[in-house]
Parts: sequence; structure tokens; C-alpha cells
Amino acid sequence: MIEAVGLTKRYGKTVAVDDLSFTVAPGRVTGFLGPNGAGKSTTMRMILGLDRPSAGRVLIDGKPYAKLDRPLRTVGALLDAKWVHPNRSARAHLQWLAKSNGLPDRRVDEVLDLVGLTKVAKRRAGGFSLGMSQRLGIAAALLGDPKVLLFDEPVNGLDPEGILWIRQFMQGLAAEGRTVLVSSHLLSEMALTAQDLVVIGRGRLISQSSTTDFVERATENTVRVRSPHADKLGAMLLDKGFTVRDDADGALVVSGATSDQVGDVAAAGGVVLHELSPQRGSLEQAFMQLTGDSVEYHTDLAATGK
Ligand SMILES: Nc1ncnc2c1ncn2[C@@H]1O[C@H](COP(=O)(O)OP(=O)(O)OP(=O)(O)O)[C@@H](O)[C@H]1O
Repeated sequence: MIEAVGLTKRYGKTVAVDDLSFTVAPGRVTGFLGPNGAGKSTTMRMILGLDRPSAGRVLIDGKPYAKLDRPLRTVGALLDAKWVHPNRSARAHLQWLAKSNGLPDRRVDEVLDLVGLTKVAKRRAGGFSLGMSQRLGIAAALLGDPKVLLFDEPVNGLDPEGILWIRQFMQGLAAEGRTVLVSSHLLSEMALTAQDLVVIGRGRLISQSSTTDFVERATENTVRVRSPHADKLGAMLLDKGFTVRDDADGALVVSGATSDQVGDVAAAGGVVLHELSPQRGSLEQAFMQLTGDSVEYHTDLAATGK
């Protein structure tokens, strides 16, 4: 469990994190989202005791990082995967970390196996691909078998296979009852990975909720329906009090109705349907809707004519 209460960080006049309170529950993957400069990295650094809050506090399993008896056994983090000595082998890197943190050597082989790097353990880490470096970073985070894990942009730059592996790996860690907090800019990926979301903008909390609630709150569910008798169907739906608009390809988009209701109206009027599909809002749409005012630098697409 991670608990932030009134967490604040100022750098001179810049308020990077502003009176932020949230909790991250065990047994779930929690996405940490916000526009550029929102304060995600600063918050993660404060959770890990790398930055000192100007006010407020953040606790891991009830204690600030500095008060943890055995930090690496309580919390593991992947912040910068390229943070390895390039000439050290993957195993030597992990052995060095294990030794300097009083962890048993056998744990090195266990974590290498967990992340699928056993076969390349003797190769120098400097020659690793980004995907392999991420796996090595995750192995390092897991060395102390911690209950709390933090991942800062773990899938940046990875190919689809690497992204899928990390997604399933994080979900597996959560299923074991661990607390998993992950920041990412890839919203479609977060929609698939995270059950809960903490969303911040300009250092302040915008929302803390389940991913489903976040999307439902900020977007509209509609039903897309296609029929060779679209005009007749449209009139019937309007008659029932639903809102109907035309889609570019001649389909109708119905608001305020479930797909069952649209299907029932069509059946009652004897109208043939070629498509009936509920349309859910995306995490991207919800994110844009709810963080719009807290983006530091807006691109005015209308002004550039794009
Ligand atoms: N060491 C520092 N000194 C001064 N200002 C800083 C420092 N670190 C961060 N900031 C500022 O604090 C704000 C939050 O930065 P932070 O890196 O935490 O945001 P972020 O959400 O991680 O952004 P991104 O998604 O771009 O990585 C920004 O305005 C940034 O310029």
C-alpha cells in the first residue's frame, strides 16, 4: 500500500507537486497518468526517498521510505533501465546489487529466471536491447521480493511483444497481492494494463478511481447502428426520445440508449439491421477531457490549420 497525504514539492517558485493525496492499493495494477510536467516523476522520487517533500508525506506500508528497515525488501523500482555498468554482465550487475543490499546470491538466479534472462546472464549489459534492459531493470527491482513495485514508463520504446510481456508481468505481480504503480504515456496500453488510475495535472490530483469509472465519467457511451432503412429507424428512435446523429458512412449514432433498446426498436418496426455495436469511450478521450485544462503547453490545431 502506498499512501500520499498532502504531498507537496517546490523547486524554487515551481510547485512540481501540489497538496497531492492518493492511495495505491495492493493486488491491483494502478496507472499513474498525467500530461508532461504533471509531477509524476517527482512524486515517484518522493515515494522512493530520492526527493524530500516540501510538505506532506508519502508512506509505504505505513512508513516513509527513510524509516523502512529493509527498503529493497519492501519496495522495488524501475526508474531508468539504462542505469547499469555497461561492461558488467547482467548477472554481475544483479550480484553487486544483491551483495550491497545484504540479499542472498541465489536470489540473483531466481530473478534472472523470472524475467527470462537466464540464457544471456553472462552477456555484458551494455550490449542489451531496450527490451532486455527493461527486463534486467525489473529483475533488479524484484531482488528483495518486495510487496510494492514502482515502474516509471516501463514500456517506452518497446516493441509489441515487449509491451505485452511487461503488461502480463505487472498483472502477474499484482495477482500475487503486490502493490504495483506504473506511469506511462501510452494510454491505450494503460487502459489494458491498469485496473485503477491516479491522474494528476499540474501537480494536483485530478482523479483517483477505477479505470472503468474514469472512462465512464468523462465519455459518452453510444450505439452505432447500420440499416438499409436508416431513415425509418432514425425516425423511430427519435420518437422514443433517443438522440440520433448520422455518422460519416451512413450509420446512425444513438445516444442515451443501450444496444438492446436500439435492437428492440428496430425489431418492433420490422427494420433490418446490418450492424448494432455499443461504442465505449476510450481512455484517451477521457484523459483529454479531464486533463485538458492542466496541460502546460497546448497545441492549437485549429490555429495551425491541421
Ligand atoms: N530538479 C528540478 N528542479 C526544478 N524543477 C523541476 C525539477 N524536477 C522537476 N521539475 C519541474 O517540476 C514539474 C514536474 O516535473 P516531473 O518531471 O515530475 O513531471 P512528469 O509528470 O514526470 O513529466 P513527464 O511526463 O514529462 O516526465 C515540471 O514543471 C518540471 O519542470
